[in-house]
Amino acid sequence: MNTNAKVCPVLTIAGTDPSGGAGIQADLKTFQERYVYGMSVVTSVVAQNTTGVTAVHHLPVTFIDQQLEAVFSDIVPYAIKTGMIASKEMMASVLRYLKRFPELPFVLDPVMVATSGDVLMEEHARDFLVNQLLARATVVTPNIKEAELMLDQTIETTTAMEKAAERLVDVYGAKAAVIKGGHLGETCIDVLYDGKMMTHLESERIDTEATHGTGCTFAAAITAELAKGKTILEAVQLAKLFVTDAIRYQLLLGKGHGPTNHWGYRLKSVPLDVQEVSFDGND
Ligand SMILES: Nc1ncnc2c1ncn2[C@@H]1O[C@H](COP(=O)(O)OP(=O)(O)O)[C@@H](O)[C@H]1O
Ligand SMILES: Cc1ncc(COP(=O)(O)O)c(N)n1
Repeated sequence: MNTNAKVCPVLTIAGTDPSGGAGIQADLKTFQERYVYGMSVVTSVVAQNTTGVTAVHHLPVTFIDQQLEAVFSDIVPYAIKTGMIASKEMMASVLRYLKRFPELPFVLDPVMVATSGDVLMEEHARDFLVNQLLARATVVTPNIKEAELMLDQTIETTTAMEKAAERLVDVYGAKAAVIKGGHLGETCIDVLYDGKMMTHLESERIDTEATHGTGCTFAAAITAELAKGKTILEAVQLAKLFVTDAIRYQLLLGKGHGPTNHWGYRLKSVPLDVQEVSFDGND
């Protein structure tokens, strides 16, 4: 038996969620499910759960730098994802590493507001993200609200999503942009633009309140697939299937917006009665 399997190391740089549904915790669970080796640099420690955020502790930029150095001096990741980065100073520190490794695929999830409505990024950081980080992004993954804030425009239709994706690529320099339609329309259509081609990724809208961490899970799955060498289109398609199953096989945990189920896709092959038994314990 070969015990020396080659594995892709992948890094997330983000905030935490002690209740396990979003942020670093969602990213690491996703990496594990996508068979890559997960590493994490924490930017902010967040006291939050499915009902919302109660406190945030931002780590000093020098300490974020030290964590980045600890990772990069030992295990250089094959792809990087960023989630919650609250301030301009933190972003500048991350950008220094992204510039040192210009070939690494970089998935920029521009986390600004949690599903609960809590603000996770200082306003002055938004300009830095748009004018500095975007140009280095392999894929940027805003939801509609985040795209509206980044581009200072309203987005109410799929056509407007397409125009916004084009601006993020053609004007601000991202290699590709996916605008997530989780909060718009009867079906969930995400719009991907890679500078040449516009692709719609459509899934049924699952009737659920359990959407805490959907964005983190989606972006982490894209990162894992890019690390394995998939094209942007393939990575986004696989991530869309993965997150749809994570939402479909919800876990019924918590008093607010419940978490997604990172092993949901595995339950597809499990008979429904067995799935119901495994869900019973959560009531
Ligand atoms: N109720 C839902 N049913 C099916 N897919 C959903 C649902 N809500 C969100 N999604 C999908 O989950 C992914 C994350 O989208 P979204 O929830 O908009 O991100 P965010 O967490 O950043 O707000 C997208 O692929 C979106 O289409
Ligand atoms: C640390 C952290 N990062 C990101 C999110 C957004 O998650 P979502 O919008 O998918 O609920 C969050 N709630 N916490």
